[in-house]
Amino acid sequence: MADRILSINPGATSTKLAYFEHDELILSKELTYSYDDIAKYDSIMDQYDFRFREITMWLTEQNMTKGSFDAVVGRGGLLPPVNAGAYIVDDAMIDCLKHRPVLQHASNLGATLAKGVAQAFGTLDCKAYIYDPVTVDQMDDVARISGVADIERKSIGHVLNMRAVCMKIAEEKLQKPYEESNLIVAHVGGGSSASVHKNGRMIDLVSDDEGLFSTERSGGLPLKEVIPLCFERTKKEMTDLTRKKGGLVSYFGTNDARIVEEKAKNGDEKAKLVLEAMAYQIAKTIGELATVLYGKVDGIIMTGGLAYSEFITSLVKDRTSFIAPVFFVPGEAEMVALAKGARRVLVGQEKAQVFKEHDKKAIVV
Ligand SMILES: Nc1ncnc2c1ncn2[C@@H]1O[C@H](COP(=O)(O)OP(=O)(O)O)[C@@H](O)[C@H]1O
Ligand SMILES: CCCC(=O)OP(=O)(O)O
Repeated sequence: MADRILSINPGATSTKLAYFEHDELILSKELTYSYDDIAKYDSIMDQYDFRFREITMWLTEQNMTKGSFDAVVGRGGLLPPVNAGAYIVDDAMIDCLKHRPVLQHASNLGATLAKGVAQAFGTLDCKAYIYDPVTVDQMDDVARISGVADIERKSIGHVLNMRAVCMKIAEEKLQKPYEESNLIVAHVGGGSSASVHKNGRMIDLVSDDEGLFSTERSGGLPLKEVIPLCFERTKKEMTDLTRKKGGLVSYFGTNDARIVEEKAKNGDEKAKLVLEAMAYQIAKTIGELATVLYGKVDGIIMTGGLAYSEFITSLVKDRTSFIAPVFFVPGEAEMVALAKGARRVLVGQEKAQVFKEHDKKAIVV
């Protein structure tokens, strides 16, 4: 069975590549870009040629040629609400990501890059896929109600990693299928989101502007303070403030939690307080999501870069272990999750879906 798969994960300042044969990681690379490399492009999609060129150069250096891949899979971006699992990349999807993304985000390039690489380096049958995109929506209807009739809560978060780590912990630690497990997972890195998984469905999700803050995102903010600011600043300034200059960046001018932790260790009281607040907000969000499951929780998981931090993880555990066992999966399992998803399609365990743009109202930021 031919299953040579390339996973592509475009991030804000990097593109991660990983090449798998039969689920085994053979090669990986993180192509990193400077602020200046990226800053000259008006939109994420304008970065396509630059990123594609860099990917092509690296693949060529690795002796990859036309016919090297049986499938190429990218991190799925900000499409309107979609199902979990695999989607085949087609023109309708690319058109939507180019012209009508729900949000500007590097992951919007995943589908287009996967298609370009599949054409240049794939076999004749090689298809491009995305898997578990950022906007997978399995939310219960009750969770969609925001409190304002014109505003609907949306399922937008780190779905690829959250679903992958839930499956991993269910199988490896709880010894039961994901489809029979009740789990809460918080992803905290550059961005943050948290979700609740009931018997294999992600029935509620706290997005990166609703609850916990992260290294760069503000999380939820008091509206009484935010509304006046919106009249003093532009839409772009407000978006940057909450999405790029929020969280640790706002307090310390760095998105590197290790630097802040070092400050705290050296006696900086403000650094200690803000890190404590970060753990407090992660725990509070987990507590909130426990109510969705009426407290019947099999496991709590924290993942993302902040799950490497002893300081944060011990505080989160102290506040949440009364609910259920707490597990930490530092970093992310996205590259493997992408490849496994594409492989399931190649071996016929899963059928790739076709994206259909429907008339649900998208929030465009
Ligand atoms: N050992 C560690 N201790 C504390 N923080 C860490 C550690 N390793 C990584 N981090 C933090 O994780 C954050 C990056 O998280 P990550 O999930 O990789 O973000 P993203 O993928 O969104 O860029 C950075 O702030 C980094 O400082
Ligand atoms: C927009 C939700 C996905 C997300 O925040 O990803 P990053 O943390 O990688 O920016």
